Amino acid sequence: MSSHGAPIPMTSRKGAALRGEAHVPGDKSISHRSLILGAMAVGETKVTGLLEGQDVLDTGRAMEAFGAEVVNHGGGEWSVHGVGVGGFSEPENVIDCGNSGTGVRLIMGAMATSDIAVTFTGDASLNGRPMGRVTDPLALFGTQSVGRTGGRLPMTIVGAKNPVPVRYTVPVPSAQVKSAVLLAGLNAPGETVVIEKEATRDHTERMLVGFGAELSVEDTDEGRVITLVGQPELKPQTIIVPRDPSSAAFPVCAALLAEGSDVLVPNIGLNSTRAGLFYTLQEMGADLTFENMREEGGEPVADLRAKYSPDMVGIDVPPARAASMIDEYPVLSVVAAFAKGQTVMKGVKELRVKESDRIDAMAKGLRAAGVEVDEGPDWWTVTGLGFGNVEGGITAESRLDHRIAMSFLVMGLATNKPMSVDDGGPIATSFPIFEGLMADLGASVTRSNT
Ligand SMILES: O=C(O)C1=C[C@@H](OP(=O)(O)O)[C@@H](O)[C@H](O)C1
Ligand SMILES: C=C(OP(=O)(O)O)C(=O)O
Repeated sequence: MSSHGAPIPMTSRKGAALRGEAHVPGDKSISHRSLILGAMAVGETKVTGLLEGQDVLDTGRAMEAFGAEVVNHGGGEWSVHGVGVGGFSEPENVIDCGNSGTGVRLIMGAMATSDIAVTFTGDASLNGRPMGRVTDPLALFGTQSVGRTGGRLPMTIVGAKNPVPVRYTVPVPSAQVKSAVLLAGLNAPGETVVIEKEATRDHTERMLVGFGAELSVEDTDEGRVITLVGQPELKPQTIIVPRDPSSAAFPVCAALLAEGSDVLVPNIGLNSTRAGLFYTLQEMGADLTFENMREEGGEPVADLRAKYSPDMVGIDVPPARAASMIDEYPVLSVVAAFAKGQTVMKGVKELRVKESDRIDAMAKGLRAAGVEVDEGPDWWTVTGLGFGNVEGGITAESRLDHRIAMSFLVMGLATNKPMSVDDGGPIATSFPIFEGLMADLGASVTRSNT
């Protein structure tokens, strides 16, 4: 089932070479944070290039329920009139975060140190995902929570009346958990310290500094130690959201796989905490180049040029790189199916608790399409068959997971027989223009009944 309405079966097939420019939408992680931090600042934050995907729209609606004013001015221009740290009012109704783990976990953190009680829910996918990873550290601030068995949504969070600052080492590599603790620390007096053993995406840290918070980061033997001074007055910002490398992954991989392709994907952020896929593809022998490398808003940015790459080989993906490409493993597994030899992906147990169990979802579809996949709790391998040798011709389950749906649709551009997914609806959570963008490049990705 689609998260919003009837399922949308979709099919892709081999056809013309992909050509042209792919202007992918704004970064999902930065878009959520723009709205949440905008709501916690005093005054008006302006956002250009916001991702208008369902996940982010749900976060915007939630911020309104807490008392912020969120206005869509059209053309990707948004503004948020914030209520200040500690200024959230209690929503009158349940907060529905739809399909979004980032949305619900960051918002739980943002409200956890205010004297309000909030009930959160989501779709069937989100309601199956673990929330204990966030409510455990929030309890240290004095926050209470009651959810379903196993720490699942729906869940009510009772914010701490007299929060105390915390020192917390994040037990799993998760930017969502790190961010929830930092956002909770905003309304606790004194210093909140978060330690991560493996670096994860650092947008919250960068943006908190941009909004005027006192935050420092130190690399130590313990890991990355982030120290935040609580109860700042956050100052409204003007934010230009860079284009999302996780969305860029789909047209990039499509171009590598579809014969004769040459696609430019402009203005993609290459922050080292996000760019792991592109380096991995280069190591596999992809004809992928970074053009016009520059700095924008303190971040490295480049135009990615991807060309058909029929001679890619399987590699061992360094586990240390996992956090910087965690959302890209599904589409990497598709590329691996066409490479020669085995691709080994280790240290990736987080893939099992995303919108779906992504190892299981990809393994089932790839095997049905004729590709050998082996797996364990935190690793999987794909044995590539080489170009022209991947059969396809199946309908894969999307499992309410946008990245699974898009990965199988990219795969169908190079399999011998078309590939279908039972529901392309979830694609709208992160990449609402996917279908049109792929069509503009010349790819045959269509709704199955059209
Ligand atoms: O903080 C974020 O914006 C995100 C963090 C990652 O999740 P985890 O923190 O669960 O690894 C990632 O998968 C998600 O798409 C976005
Ligand atoms: C894991 C993802 O998102 P979230 O955790 O926000 O649902 C994703 O976009 O791939």
